[in-house]
Amino acid sequence: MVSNAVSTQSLSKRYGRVLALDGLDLSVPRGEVFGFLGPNGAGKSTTIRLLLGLARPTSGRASVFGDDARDVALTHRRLAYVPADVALWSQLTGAEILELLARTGPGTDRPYRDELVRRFELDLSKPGRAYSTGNRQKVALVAAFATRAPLLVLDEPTSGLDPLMERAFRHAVHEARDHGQTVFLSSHQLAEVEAVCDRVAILRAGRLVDVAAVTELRRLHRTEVTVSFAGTPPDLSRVPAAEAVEVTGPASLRFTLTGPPGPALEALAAADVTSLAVREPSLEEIFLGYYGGTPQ
Ligand SMILES: Nc1ncnc2c1ncn2[C@@H]1O[C@H](COP(=O)(O)OP(=O)(O)OP(=O)(O)O)[C@@H](O)[C@H]1O
Repeated sequence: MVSNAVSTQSLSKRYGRVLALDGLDLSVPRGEVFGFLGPNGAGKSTTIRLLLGLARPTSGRASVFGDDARDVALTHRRLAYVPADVALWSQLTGAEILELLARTGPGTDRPYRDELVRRFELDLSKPGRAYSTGNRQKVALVAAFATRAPLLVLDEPTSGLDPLMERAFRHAVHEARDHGQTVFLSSHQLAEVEAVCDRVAILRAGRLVDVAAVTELRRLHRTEVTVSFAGTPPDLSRVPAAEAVEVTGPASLRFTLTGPPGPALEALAAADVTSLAVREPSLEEIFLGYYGGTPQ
């Protein structure tokens, strides 16, 4: 059995003079919830189009469960896809659309679909044209999750959802993982990636910047430490891992810590520390560190 749900080898895609994707090497093992992050134009949608066989690589290869992504008749038996902009048949009602998708996709688990319709508070009696952006997205998500397909490819799936529905989405992703499904999730929503993903790839200008577990990404980055003390301030001058030491009050200071905390803790232990707060950076701060701008 092939162990990777998704893999790419030196995958590149050129549109005229634009190199949208430049030698991407990725492996997503079965059962993983994999986040795909990057600013606008980084190449996320291009990667997804190549995985779905909607575009052909300029060079390199993309595979789904070991099969070439270009062999769509084969690969689409085992995947379900939610595009960033969901288009629905305007004359059909939500119920008819779900039925149509169930008959043309890789199969559907009807009781689970009914459960998802309830959780996503979807009114199935409306015609497709009457659905808002968020509701169209919900129809597509319900249809995709209900397939129980081994691979779910979700392109910015919650951009139109309100916070309550984001919770329903996270719940469904956790269930998919418990079910052994693989989820490939492109997102701009860092909190969402942080909440559901095992690993994250960060893409910039068509190139992979980093792939790491969410916890590992944090560890590689700075931790912010805030200390309150009585009497003499702790001496951090001989602790190279403690940087940007900043006095924040008559009896408090703050610094950032990289690497193992041992030497900093020793320095703190030598002082009369009255309180200590350690804050890990959010994925958003890490993301900003990579891009030096606003996450999009
Ligand atoms: N059909 C196309 N023709 C020409 N250029 C394209 C085409 N599709 C994508 N590109 C270019 O390829 C690059 C990557 O685009 P892509 O849509 O993959 O980025 P993205 O990471 O999905 O961005 P976003 O977050 O905005 O959706 C961009 O420079 C884009 O302009």
